[in-house]
Amino acid sequence: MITGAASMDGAIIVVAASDGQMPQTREHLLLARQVGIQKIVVFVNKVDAIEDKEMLELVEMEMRELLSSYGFEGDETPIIMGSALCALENRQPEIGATQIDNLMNAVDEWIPTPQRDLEKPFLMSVEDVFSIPGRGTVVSGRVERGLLKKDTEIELVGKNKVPIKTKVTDIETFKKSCDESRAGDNSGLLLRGIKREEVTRGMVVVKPGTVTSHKKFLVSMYVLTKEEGGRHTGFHGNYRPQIFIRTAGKS
Ligand SMILES: Nc1nc2c(ncn2[C@@H]2O[C@H](COP(=O)(O)OP(=O)(O)OP(=O)(O)O)[C@@H](O)[C@H]2O)c(=O)[nH]1
Repeated sequence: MITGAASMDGAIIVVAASDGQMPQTREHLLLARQVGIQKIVVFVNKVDAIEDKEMLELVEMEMRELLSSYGFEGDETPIIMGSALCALENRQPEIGATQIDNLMNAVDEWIPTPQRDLEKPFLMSVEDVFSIPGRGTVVSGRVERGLLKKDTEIELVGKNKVPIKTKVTDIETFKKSCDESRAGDNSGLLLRGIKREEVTRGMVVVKPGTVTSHKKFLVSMYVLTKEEGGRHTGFHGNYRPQIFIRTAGKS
């Protein structure tokens, strides 16, 4: 869940009506807090498998308490009860399709539309790299900040010491070719004269001269406890942690 988390505006947390909260529910709430998510919507799934209404009330009550204990607005948070399976199989719409619609309405109402940072220099962390026959290499990802126009020079930073310079010759957002890509968009950028192998997930596409790569940096670390789904044992010498930075993952 951490991948790309730098650009998460809200979250839906799913718990099964049959199980209620699990250790990973706590872990995810903690992680959500850590990456700065303010608002969460809860979906209680598998309601079709529950006979006892009191069970649902219990799950709801426990979720509200848990949300509050992690600093979310437990009492106000929308909790939607439904069944993904019924929605998928087109039956019992009152707990199926209707509840999925209600879930999305709750997301629209409860999670505020974020202010996008359009003034800052463009930055998009590469999630995927494709090779499109006859066209070239496309990188896709979510734009973290700024605005990029078609036919603009950019740099790819992160793999080598020296950034790769190129030009974005086409922009596609939501399957449509556009003249620009802006903060919050999920875009594909066609890069001129770049081979697929030159780009890897985790690199960033930036306005030239605004970002440099570094080998050393200072971090503050929060280690999850065993109860939060973290390590059961201590750290030993030569421990090689896996680190995620935006879309980059390194061990
Ligand atoms: N009865 C019922 N079963 C469901 C519903 N939604 C999912 N399931 C079943 O639950 C099982 C797990 O579903 P997945 O989609 O793998 O859920 P998941 O969250 O990826 O599972 P984990 O990652 O293993 O926790 C599957 O057998 C689904 O058919 C539901 O609404 N009702």
